[in-house]
Amino acid sequence: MKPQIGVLAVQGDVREHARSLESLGATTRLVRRPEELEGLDGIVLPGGESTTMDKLLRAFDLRDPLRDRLQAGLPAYGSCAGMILLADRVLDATADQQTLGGLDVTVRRNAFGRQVDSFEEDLSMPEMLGESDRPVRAVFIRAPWVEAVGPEVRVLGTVATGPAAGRIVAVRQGNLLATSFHPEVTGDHRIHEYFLRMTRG
Ligand SMILES: NC(=O)CC[C@H](N)C(=O)O
Repeated sequence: MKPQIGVLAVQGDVREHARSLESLGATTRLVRRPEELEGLDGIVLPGGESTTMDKLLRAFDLRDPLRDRLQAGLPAYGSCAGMILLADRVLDATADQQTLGGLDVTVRRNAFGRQVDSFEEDLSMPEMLGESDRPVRAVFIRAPWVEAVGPEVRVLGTVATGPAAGRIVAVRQGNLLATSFHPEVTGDHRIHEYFLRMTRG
């Protein structure tokens, strides 16, 4: 059976994720209401603006049901703002900003600084993609990085060069996967493919 994957659709680059998942054979459902969480095999939390997404999650009464599903083990992949939503701790958050949590990491919002609002870099991610695979072209757009990880978190990607060298930009803990970057904009579906494998257990 085709996996049924939700894409949180309150704000952000929803369509690109849905397209990527569908190109890999998944069925997608845009999620705006609590009922739409029923029967999903996994959910993608897209990039966008984490403060806005947090407000809308609460306004749509979706925050608590989604958090409950994540705690019950629903596999989730958060990209950029989605990574922030999954993080237990956020630096440079707005005063009333909340997250769904579950991922035992501290992320810093807009971490790469104003001069480099957006940039791209090749990341090799051997643990995720295999030793011999070509690197992932990672697109960062006002991206967070992961500043600290708990003992259960596996680091899957770090920046290789430049002032941010060594910064953590991809992590996994159990059923939760998060990247600082946006694989949905490059036409490279390997991160989504990895997530679909996670949803199959
Ligand atoms: N591309 C993105 O998702 C940017 C994230 C945004 N800077 C935030 O804090 O939510």
